[in-house]
Amino acid sequence: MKLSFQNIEKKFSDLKVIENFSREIQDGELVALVGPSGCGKSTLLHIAAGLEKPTTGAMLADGKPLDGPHPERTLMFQENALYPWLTLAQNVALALEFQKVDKQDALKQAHQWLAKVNLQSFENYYPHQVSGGMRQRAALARAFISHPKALLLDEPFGALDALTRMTLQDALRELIREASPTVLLVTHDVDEALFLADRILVFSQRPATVLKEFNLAHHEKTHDLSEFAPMRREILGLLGIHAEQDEAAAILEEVEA
Ligand SMILES: Nc1ncnc2c1ncn2[C@@H]1O[C@H](COP(=O)(O)OP(=O)(O)OP(=O)(O)O)[C@@H](O)[C@H]1O
Repeated sequence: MKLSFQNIEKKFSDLKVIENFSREIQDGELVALVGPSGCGKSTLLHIAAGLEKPTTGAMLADGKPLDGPHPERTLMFQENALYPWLTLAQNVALALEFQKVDKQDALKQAHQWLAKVNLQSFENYYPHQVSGGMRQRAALARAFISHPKALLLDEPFGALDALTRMTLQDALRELIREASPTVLLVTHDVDEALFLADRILVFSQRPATVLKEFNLAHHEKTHDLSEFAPMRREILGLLGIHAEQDEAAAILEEVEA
């Protein structure tokens, strides 16, 4: 699905959050949005989801103006949004039941999707009985089960430790390879953006405008991102973080872990 943001401006009362944003996200492309906290990244996702309307400009999916939310554009949040009173399988199946798929059939498919994210044999566990990483795996299965044409991911792994985050990024990449949805990924983690994205848009402070765009399509990437070190440094610089500070923070994180 092609997503088109056309001259989008968004205001909440007097607060201007997005300023004249125009971009086309091509079918099957993964574009990461990074920028300072509160600049308006989530608002852009909400506009693409059809949850918010732009104040001016237009949001199109495959050339048609959006008419509210639709299951073909699925939003996934950082906080695991699983229902605590349902098992992992029931949570995943629910996405299909909302679309009127028969309950037994939905459960059968949920088991298959949980296996794809390495949660076979945890189908009947409740969310509180599994780790945060496993809950996000289940949330990924739930996001993919209805074969969305566009996935709108808002800091999906933001609450996880660095190692778990990397295994989830691998799982997400596998699912994307298989299903090829168009993906918009909001993340604070520059390495996550470098690892997953075909394109990275770096935003300014609010109102969000694009400071710079980085193209990474056609790179075969591993978690060893050393070849992207100059790009990483430039992105961090645009975000006002100097590499030395970032390294010091990483060392502190390791010491504290
Ligand atoms: N529905 C709303 N009503 C009023 N103000 C809102 C609404 N949604 C967002 N805002 C405001 O718009 C600004 C941008 O919020 P947004 O969540 O898009 O930022 P963000 O870049 O995603 O931030 P973060 O990285 O911290 O999640 C914030 O000041 C927020 O308070």
